[in-house]
Amino acid sequence: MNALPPATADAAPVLLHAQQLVCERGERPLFAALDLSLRAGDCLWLRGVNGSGKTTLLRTLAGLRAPAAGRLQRQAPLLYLGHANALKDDLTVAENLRLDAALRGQLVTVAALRQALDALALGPLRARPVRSLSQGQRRRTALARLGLSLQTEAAELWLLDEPFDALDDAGVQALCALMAAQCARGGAVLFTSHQAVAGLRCAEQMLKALT
Ligand SMILES: Nc1ncnc2c1ncn2[C@@H]1O[C@H](COP(=O)(O)OP(=O)(O)OP(=O)(O)O)[C@@H](O)[C@H]1O
Repeated sequence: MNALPPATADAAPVLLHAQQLVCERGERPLFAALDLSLRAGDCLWLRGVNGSGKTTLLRTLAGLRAPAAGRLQRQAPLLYLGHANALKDDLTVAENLRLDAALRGQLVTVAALRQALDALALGPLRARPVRSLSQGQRRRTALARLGLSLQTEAAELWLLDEPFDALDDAGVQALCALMAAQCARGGAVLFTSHQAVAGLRCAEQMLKALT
């Protein structure tokens, strides 16, 4: 009953498995008996009206909130990006990335850092303190962690809450490419977005990567 679904020859291994998950806010149930599996290579777009519980679900799956009931198993290292960018204002773009990697136990080479910065066109901003950046530039800095994650040995599980917020077209394109690369290397992505255009562009990129 509680076992992970099997990894068979034609099914990729399960990285996240939620069974009969119940989440509440106050006295109000947001969802009950939710079953969800993410396998290596999966990219899942979670949509819903304001207040429907997307953030609560992601925070629960990330282990930041305890579910009222149910069972949760993660079989891969986790990278969670919430609404807030969680950056240190007084550190530079590059220092923020180095600090984040260090906290996650990742050794970052100069080349790896450059690659992660370049993926989001952050090279010219690398020495700027985050406090001096625009909202979109801050979002890009937070998302540059994904580029570093792609260089870790074990593919990770990405839980991304409204990652397209504040991004321009080029930023959307860059993020879609990172997500496609993540799935191609055997990781998995679950993201929320109210932006239909960004979500569809992401789906298009995934299909391109498959063909
Ligand atoms: N601290 C809290 N205490 C009580 N209720 C809360 C709290 N935080 C959120 N809620 C309620 O829980 C519900 C789900 O909120 P959540 O942030 O998960 O929704 P969401 O789908 O991510 O919304 P949005 O699309 O607006 O970001 C909402 O009705 C919200 O008002």
